[in-house]
Parts: sequence; structure tokens; C-alpha cells
Amino acid sequence: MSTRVAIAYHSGYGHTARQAQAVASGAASVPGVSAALCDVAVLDAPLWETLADAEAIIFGTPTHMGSQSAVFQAFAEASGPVWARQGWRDKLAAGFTTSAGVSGDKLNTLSSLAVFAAQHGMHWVSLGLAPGWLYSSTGDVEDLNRLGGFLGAMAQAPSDAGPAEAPAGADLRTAEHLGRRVAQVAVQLRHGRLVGAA
Ligand SMILES: Cc1cc2nc3c(=O)[nH]c(=O)nc-3n(C[C@H](O)[C@H](O)[C@H](O)COP(=O)(O)O)c2cc1C
Repeated sequence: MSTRVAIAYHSGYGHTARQAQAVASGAASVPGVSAALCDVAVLDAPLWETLADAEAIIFGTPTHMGSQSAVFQAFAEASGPVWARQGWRDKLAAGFTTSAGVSGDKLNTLSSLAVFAAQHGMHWVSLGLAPGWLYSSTGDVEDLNRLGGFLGAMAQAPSDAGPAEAPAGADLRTAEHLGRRVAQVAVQLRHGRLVGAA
């Protein structure tokens, strides 16, 4: 059976959905891993079943007023019965967010997702990339992690650009990296670090 990674996300206008698709594609690129995209705007039984079956859940939300969207928060609060039985305990977790501002207070959103995961007893996986772009004078806007986060994957989308145009390619590649990293850690957790090593 494959190692299952679920991407539990909300997107109002489609930007975070593109980021979620990139996370899923990164996760699914790891041999033996399957990725499931779960829109948390629909709180139905298949959603909870997919999340219960996953070894890792990667949470994603647009940044709204400096934190997660109300729709994502409704999902978080609806996970109360899962929390009560610690149903996600010891699963892996990670997070991503899109906002219009270059900062946009995205770090606060990722912190909030990490606290949510910790309340569920999950293990948080960081982004694991050095900061790019303006971090050094030789950086480039096409660098991975151009927005310089550590806790999770950040993306920026101008508020007047549609989801076909934004987030930028560098942010989508950063999201792919996060999905791949979480999937690799999930495989390691399942089979041990030595499996697949030369
Ligand atoms: C209610 C609301 C609050 C927002 N708050 C912020 C914010 O705090 N910081 C920011 O940079 N962008 C903010 N934005 C812009 C969104 O984060 C941005 O448009 C994002 O791309 C939306 O993602 P989506 O297309 O997945 O819905 C806000 C948008 C809305 C609708």
C-alpha cells in the first residue's frame, strides 16, 4: 500500500488551490507515495476518512487578516471530535499559505497552522530550504523560497492577478519542494532511513 499524503486546503479565489496542486505534485513525485487534494470547504465524511487514512496532512490556507481564512478555521474547529480522540496523533504535518502582500503577515498564518497541528499531537515538518532572492545580493527572484520562510511554504499573488497568472513559478516550485520533503519524511518514518539508501 502506498504512503498517503493528504493536502487539506482552502482557497477562495484559486491562488492557494494552485499552491496546493504544486504541493500535491511534489508529494506524488516520491516513489510509493500517493497525494490526495482535500478542499476543506466541504466538511463531508470522505474528507474525514481521507485525513484519517493519511500518514501526513499538509494544511494550506490563504492569509486573511493576518491568519487563516474563516473557512479554514471552521474546518479546524470541526476537527474537534478528531482532536478529542487524538485521531491525528503522530501523523506528520506541514503548512503553506498565499497572500497578496510580499509579507502579508504570512508567518502568523503558518504559526497558527503549526499550533493547530501541535494540538493534534502531530509532528511538524519545516520547509527545509535556505532563503533566496533578496537574502543576498546575488539572489534571484526565481530562487526557491524567494520569500524566505522556514516554517512552511509561502506564496504571493497580486490581488488583481487571476490564478492562471499567480502565484509566481518560484513560489509554486517552493510548494512542490514542501510536498516532496513531507513525502520523503513520511516514507522514512514508515520504512526507516536506510531503505532506498545506496
Ligand atoms: C478577507 C481577506 C483578508 C485578506 N487579508 C490579507 C492579509 O492579511 N495579508 C495579505 O497579504 N493579503 C490578504 N488578503 C489577500 C489574499 O491573501 C490573497 O488575495 C490570496 O491570494 C487569496 O488566496 P486564494 O486565491 O486562495 O483565496 C486578504 C484577502 C481577503 C479576501
